[in-house]
Amino acid sequence: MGFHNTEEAQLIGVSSYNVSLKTEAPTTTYKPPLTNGIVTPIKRSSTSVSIKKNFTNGLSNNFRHSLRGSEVINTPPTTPPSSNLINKKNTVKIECQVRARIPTSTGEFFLHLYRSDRDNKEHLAIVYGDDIRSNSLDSSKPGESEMDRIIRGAYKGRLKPGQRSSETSDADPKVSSVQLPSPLVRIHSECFTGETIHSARCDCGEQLDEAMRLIKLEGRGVIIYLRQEGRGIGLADKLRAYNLQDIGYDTVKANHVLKHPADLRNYDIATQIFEDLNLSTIRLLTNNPDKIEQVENAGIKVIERIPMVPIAWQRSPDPDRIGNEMDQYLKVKVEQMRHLLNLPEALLR
Ligand SMILES: Nc1nc2c(ncn2[C@@H]2O[C@H](COP(=O)(O)OP(=O)(O)OP(=O)(O)O)[C@@H](O)[C@H]2O)c(=O)[nH]1
Repeated sequence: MGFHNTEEAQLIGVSSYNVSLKTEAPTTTYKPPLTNGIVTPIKRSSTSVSIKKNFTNGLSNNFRHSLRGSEVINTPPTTPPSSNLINKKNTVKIECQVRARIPTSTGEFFLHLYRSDRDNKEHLAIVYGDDIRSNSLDSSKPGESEMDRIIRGAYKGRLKPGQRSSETSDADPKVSSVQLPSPLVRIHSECFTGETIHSARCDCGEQLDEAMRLIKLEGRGVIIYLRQEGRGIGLADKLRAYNLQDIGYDTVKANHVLKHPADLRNYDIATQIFEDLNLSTIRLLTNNPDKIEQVENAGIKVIERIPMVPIAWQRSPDPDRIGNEMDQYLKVKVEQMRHLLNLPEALLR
């Protein structure tokens, strides 16, 4: 088996590492680094409002999961992205390289593929609504033909067989790249297990589907899909973490045993994509206060948080289900990662 290094191999080897199911925490001198995810420095402008003060948990309204359960954050909408809000010095550079129409069982979305100068990954924006346009995609490239623009998706409206111009006849002339109302947005991190093979260890697959459904319902919005598998630790270590979870560690401690912080993610690429899409104020579908803080620190205003309540918790939770792996995973997020969800009664016991 390919361990990253001998230290890690030793760490996982039960013989060389004091793993005991009786003790809650692993008996190790290792101290996890400060996480991006849990300790984010907060620099707030005078219009920002404290998350603690304003965010309540998502289930206060009888387990209902709808846009009505959202929390409006009292920051006035601002004008389009003001570049001076964003520290350009260390800013990751992103570019939308290609876009295409994707009909799905939920509705028709436009998938935008982004590259950054920070990694080799293909980050995505799943866009619903004609008026959300990418500046980097739409800008003309030296020497390109109309066919080049069509092939990379820099057209308006919808392509038709035989089309040769990037200005289609059904493009909405009212579409403007400025002063868009705040759209419904989700920033989602890759989860192969939850989204592709529908793992019931986490709620990731369900959240992605639900975000698409809510955005379609509203008629407009974006899901930023970041390639930060396993909260940034990658799929291999996430699978190692699952083995550790099977022998008694929770999702946070399993990361620590593998010498990772609980959450390694940051949202710089997402905030740059928002800027590229001319979105300076958003309504964010999340339970994770760290996402809100990081996005706001980058100059994007989160004017509303819409909770993502697990579907099984929207009804009165079935007591037989408690103890279920997904519920336990969510409980740890609430208790240790500040997630903004009210635990159902049965999970409090
Ligand atoms: N390390 C680790 N990562 C996990 C585990 N379960 C799920 N994940 C990853 O957690 C991430 C979930 O990300 P998001 O869907 O953005 O969710 P979130 O941070 O909980 O925030 P919201 O869903 O917005 O409230 C994905 O990258 C998953 O692959 C686990 O047990 N360990």
